[in-house]
Amino acid sequence: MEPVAVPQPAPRALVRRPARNLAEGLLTHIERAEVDPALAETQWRGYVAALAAEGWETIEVEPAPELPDSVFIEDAVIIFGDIAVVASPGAETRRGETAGAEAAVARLGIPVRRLDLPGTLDGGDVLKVGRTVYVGRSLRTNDEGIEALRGILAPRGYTVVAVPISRALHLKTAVTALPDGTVIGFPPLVDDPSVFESFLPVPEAHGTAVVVLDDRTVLMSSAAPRSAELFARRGYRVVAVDISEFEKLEGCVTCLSVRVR
Ligand SMILES: NC(=O)NCCC[C@H](N)C(=O)O
Repeated sequence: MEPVAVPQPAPRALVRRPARNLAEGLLTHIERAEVDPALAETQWRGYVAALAAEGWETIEVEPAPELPDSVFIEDAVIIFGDIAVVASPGAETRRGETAGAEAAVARLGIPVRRLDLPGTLDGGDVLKVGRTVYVGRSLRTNDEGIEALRGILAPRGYTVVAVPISRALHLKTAVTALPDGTVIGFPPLVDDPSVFESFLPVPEAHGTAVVVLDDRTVLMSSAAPRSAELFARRGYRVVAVDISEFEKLEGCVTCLSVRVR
């Protein structure tokens, strides 16, 4: 007898629509280039539509129209299976973003833990690979923040590994991971690739960030075609989106959503 396929609920992701003053977002490592707010809105819709087309249910966090970097929802909250950890943003101007993110995860019924000052930690510094959680020690994330996260995660069976980040804004600006756990990164942005169990260099700065949509599909920026080819040669299906206006603000594909997983 054929096994009966049990319908799985759609995977879910949080997103937050761009603020009115998006163009005033923080910049650390790159020069300011003019952001087109209308194009940014179109690109954000395209990003959300790409998630939906791949079977993801997207849940909007209440917009924060006055907080320019609020679209980068990944930095405000991180979900680890059955708990959500609300970040302690390392940039003063981003501290107002966490309340809405916390309310959104609470509405989903996910128990919330909070990180607090003097500890700082941005979600963009957190990369989960199986039960290993790499955390960038960066301009935004400090030792106290990393220790506090370790205190929450160690009893849950996660190993937290601190990673130095000095050449990029966040850990995930420099590296992310393919579905098989291979860490991918653009070498000029990576302080020490040897901390990762397996590391694959990619040829473009915008090719470092992938959002894993399922075991064989990744979402990435259309600004990194050679990296996309590399992933395709490894057997992955690549969904590419144009997020140029967010890249001008040091954002990437991962920053624009939080997967509930
Ligand atoms: N996770 C991320 O890499 N987020 C990008 C945040 C960009 C924003 N302009 C910032 O500087 O905080």
